[in-house]
Amino acid sequence: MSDILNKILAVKADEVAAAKKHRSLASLRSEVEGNAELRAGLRGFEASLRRHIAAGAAGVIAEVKKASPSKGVLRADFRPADIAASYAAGGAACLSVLTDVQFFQGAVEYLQQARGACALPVLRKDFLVDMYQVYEARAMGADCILLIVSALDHGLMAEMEACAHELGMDVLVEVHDGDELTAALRLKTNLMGINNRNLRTFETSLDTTLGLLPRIPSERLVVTESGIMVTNDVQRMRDANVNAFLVGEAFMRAPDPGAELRRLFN
Ligand SMILES: O=P(O)(O)OC[C@@H](O)[C@@H](O)c1c[nH]c2ccccc12
Repeated sequence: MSDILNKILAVKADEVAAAKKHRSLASLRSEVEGNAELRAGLRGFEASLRRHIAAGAAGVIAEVKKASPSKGVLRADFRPADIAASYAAGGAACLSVLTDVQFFQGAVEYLQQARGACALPVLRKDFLVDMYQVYEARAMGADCILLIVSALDHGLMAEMEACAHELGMDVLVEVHDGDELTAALRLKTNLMGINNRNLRTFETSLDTTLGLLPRIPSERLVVTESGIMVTNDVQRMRDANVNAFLVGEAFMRAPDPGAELRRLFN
């Protein structure tokens, strides 16, 4: 019970309870559902990934992440708008922005600053445990949400997916092992994230992606997540026909994140 994921999930439950006191679900929901401008501004997350891949490029989801619980601060000089503009210039298909404050030093404002600085679709990267956070994601401008199978029971996960889709967002479902993949394949989304990092132990191995790959039908789009550090990692994945990537640390540690993206994915 003392692993990091469980700690994070306990904090998330408290955060959601506090947010609901500040603003009711009904109020948040009516703001999101009644806002035609917000709806019209959706950027199409999966579509952008598929466009890049169809053109022969990698579909790179470039992450804006100041720190992580396993590595500490990754980037001291952290300016989300500049990072986002650099990623766009470097050929990213999409952005992922951490909004978790306590463990990743993220913020809702960072997502808004990053999204405002470019035309790329944006994933709200956080630990979603309640329907409330799906509406929150849309209210802050997210084009896609992350659903982590190990954090959710199936009924709630399916409801959150349906809600996101109704609001026009895409859903990236994240798995780390075979049982989680079985659950993820029962969802409708095409975006199948395989996290190479175990969120309980932080052990990271690209073999996680290669091991689960044969079980994923071809209409689903596999996103390999975490631990992509060098060109050989990219090559290993592309040789296995994995063309979508979620990368944070390698870019965050580089002086110019977008230039590093271009270098890594040439
Ligand atoms: O920094 P990396 O090793 O390139 O990893 C990026 C991303 O995959 C990682 O931040 C991540 C994957 N799934 C998550 C869930 C929550 C928080 C973070 C993550």
